[in-house]
Amino acid sequence: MAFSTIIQLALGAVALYVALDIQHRKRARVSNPQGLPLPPGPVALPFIGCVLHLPLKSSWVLYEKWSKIYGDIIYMKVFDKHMVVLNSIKAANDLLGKRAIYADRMRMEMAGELMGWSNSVTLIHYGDRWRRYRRIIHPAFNSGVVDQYQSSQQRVVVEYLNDLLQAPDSFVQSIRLMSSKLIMWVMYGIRVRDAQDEYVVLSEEAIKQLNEVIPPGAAMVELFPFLRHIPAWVPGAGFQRRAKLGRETARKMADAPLEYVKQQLALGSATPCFATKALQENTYEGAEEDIKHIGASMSAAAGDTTVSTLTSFFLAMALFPEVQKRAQSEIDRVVGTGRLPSFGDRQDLPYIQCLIKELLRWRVVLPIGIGHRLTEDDYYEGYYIPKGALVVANVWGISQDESVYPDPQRFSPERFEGEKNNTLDPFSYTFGLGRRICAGMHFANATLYLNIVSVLATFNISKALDEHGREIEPDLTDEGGIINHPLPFKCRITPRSTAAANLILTAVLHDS
Ligand code: HEM
Repeated sequence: MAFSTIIQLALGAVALYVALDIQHRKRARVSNPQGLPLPPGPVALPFIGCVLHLPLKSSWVLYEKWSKIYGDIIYMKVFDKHMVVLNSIKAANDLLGKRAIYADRMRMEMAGELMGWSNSVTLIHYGDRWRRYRRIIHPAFNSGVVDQYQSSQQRVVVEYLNDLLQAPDSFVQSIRLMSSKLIMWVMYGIRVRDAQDEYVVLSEEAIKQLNEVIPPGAAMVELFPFLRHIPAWVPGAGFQRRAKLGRETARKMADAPLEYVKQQLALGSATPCFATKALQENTYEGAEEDIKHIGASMSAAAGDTTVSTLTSFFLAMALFPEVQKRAQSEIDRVVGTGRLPSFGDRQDLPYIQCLIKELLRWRVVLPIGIGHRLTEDDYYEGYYIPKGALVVANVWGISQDESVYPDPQRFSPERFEGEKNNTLDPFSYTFGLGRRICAGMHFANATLYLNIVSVLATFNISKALDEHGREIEPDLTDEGGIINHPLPFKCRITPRSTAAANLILTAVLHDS
């Protein structure tokens, strides 16, 4: 085929796409009463829309590039679904933050309907049941009451420090165990000893099965919901068997710890914890079912988020030793070296507070948050946003905005220093916005503080060495998933002194 023919065909195809896209946009204009245009966005192909544009991983990087072309609000059609990406904190605040019509969640066929997570706090539709959930969670997790968990956090963190001391190379497993211990204790009063604990194994398995089906493209039934009616025996319907397995594990994960709490209550020996209190205080019909879903949701939501953030902490410390030194000298000055840090030291450690903000910004855990569903047609900045749209904030894009955070790849707590500092606080967007804001953010904040300050007080973190004693540069790319983790990396974690190691050993002996 002659080169000119190929060019002509290509130009013809582009012209056809553009014509179809314009037609689609015109149709949208007709269907909205104010006659406003949809926000700008990439050209949609007939039937499949923009799906070919969308990467399976790290979509936020593309959205950020697109924001330079299309602006703060991007519209896409993905098959028959509307999708809107908000690239600025203003748009995210104005819409997700302030308007209740953005508080719903999308229906998720695989994870939600088939695997049974649709009644979790995170995925449930906005409505009475969600409100009931949040009313039960609030008295146990609001900013004024999370101090009640401090002594449990202190105990679990001491065990974690000891794990780091004994097996520094397994630091990610130690973070995971620490996070499981904490959430199982706080939610159910279950004292987890090790990673083989039956409740932990069950929970890890359920979350693993859930995480496998969530990435875009992982389950075709998400794109073609009619597939859910196909029986499991039909060739190619392997997703039904996977869904059944996932549903069973999720059910066991939710049932087993609550059954334990109920037994303890019946015996009169229940430990004070979220579930005990919630069961005693909520006696309406169906309360137990609600509490079961809340327990499983909080455990699932707490795990990977905490693990990802604290793993990134080790990465940041290995890469930016000057930050580590400054943080350690602040701790030495305030706490000294004769005891472990406590919650009481917190207000005297402003650099540590800035370090935590920078950690949340530098490696955002949920780079596009969790999608919100719009329940009514809406209008914003001269654009029409159709009812039913999946609306996401490009949280990663906001965190990397050079006009707000100069040299954004650099880990620099200094950018938040000073009493009059008005740099956009990552706490105001990395935990979500509006009604669906993270239900565990105050608890998470306290957990991050105690972990970070305790590790910095007792350990030095540096890059791993190869067999020639040369430093190994950690790979800076991340996994690119919905809950984003750094790719596995090695680092050296060594006690700052014999005295620091002894502090840990003494504290463990004291607690056991
Ligand atoms: C560093 C740790 C954490 C981060 C960065 C984080 C971030 C988030 C984000 C971005 C959302 C979505 C908000 C939205 O849709 O606008 C969310 C939701 C949620 N988080 Fe967290 N989270 C963390 C830890 C936790 C912990 C420890 C718990 C429980 C103890 C928790 C429980 C939840 C729940 C239940 C939801 C769903 C809220 C709803 O849909 O109503 N999170 N979190």
